[in-house]
Amino acid sequence: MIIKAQDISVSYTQNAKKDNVINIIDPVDITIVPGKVTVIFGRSGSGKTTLLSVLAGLLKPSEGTVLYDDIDIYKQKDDIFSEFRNQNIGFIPQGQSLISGLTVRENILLPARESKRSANTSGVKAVNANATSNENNAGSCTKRADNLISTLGLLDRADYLPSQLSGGEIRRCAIARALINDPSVIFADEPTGDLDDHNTKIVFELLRQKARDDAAVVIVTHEETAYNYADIVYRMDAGALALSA
Ligand SMILES: Nc1ncnc2c1ncn2[C@@H]1O[C@H](COP(=O)(O)OP(=O)(O)OP(=O)(O)O)[C@@H](O)[C@H]1O
Repeated sequence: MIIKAQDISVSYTQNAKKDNVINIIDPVDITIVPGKVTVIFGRSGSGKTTLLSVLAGLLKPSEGTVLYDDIDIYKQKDDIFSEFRNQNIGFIPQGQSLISGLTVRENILLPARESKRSANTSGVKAVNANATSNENNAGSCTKRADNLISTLGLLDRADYLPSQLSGGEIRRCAIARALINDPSVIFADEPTGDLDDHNTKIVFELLRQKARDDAAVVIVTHEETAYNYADIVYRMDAGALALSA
């Protein structure tokens, strides 16, 4: 699946009179392709999370379009797009996003359980060859969960609640949860923010492997070692995006 964002901009009004408009993202064009790791570097506050949210269908841009293949995601009905997102997009958010009453394993399996079995509920979904109901049967989900738990070093934490985890363990659990449905598109917002060097390497290698398996992977990060895993590098500065050498 190819993602094309065209002329997207995001701005907010800061007071009731709506005369104080703050531009967060300048008009930006970006194309995300399968099989590649795209890394976006940028300082804090430069607009990386905002851009990622727009690309992932979580934040409607003020202007511009986001196409998944030929489909404008912001013209899809909410319920249809959210089912598509659950099956096809893995989003690793910044910060704590786990459900407090569920164990590590239960959190990881949640998107798989929520995923509906029908492969044809949405017109958007039909464009994605990866979205087949068979792939999401209970057996393959359990196997994927086991693999992710093992790869991400969570074997002895699988039955813990989020309150019993370190920041790095919470982060690795969120990464496993984002990957449980074997998404064809992965957005990672500072995925190694809470991790030591050893786990940073594991996570970047896992995301690199997902691109080898033909996923489109987008990482926003401050972590300079991400260069080693990138095919395409952008820099974001005060809302402006530029390709980096
Ligand atoms: N809802 C909002 N209303 C007004 N300003 C906002 C809103 N959301 C984000 N911003 C502003 O947009 C700017 C960019 O935020 P964003 O989270 O995209 O930055 P970032 O590059 O991801 O930063 P960091 O690396 O610290 O996560 C920030 O200055 C932030 O204050």
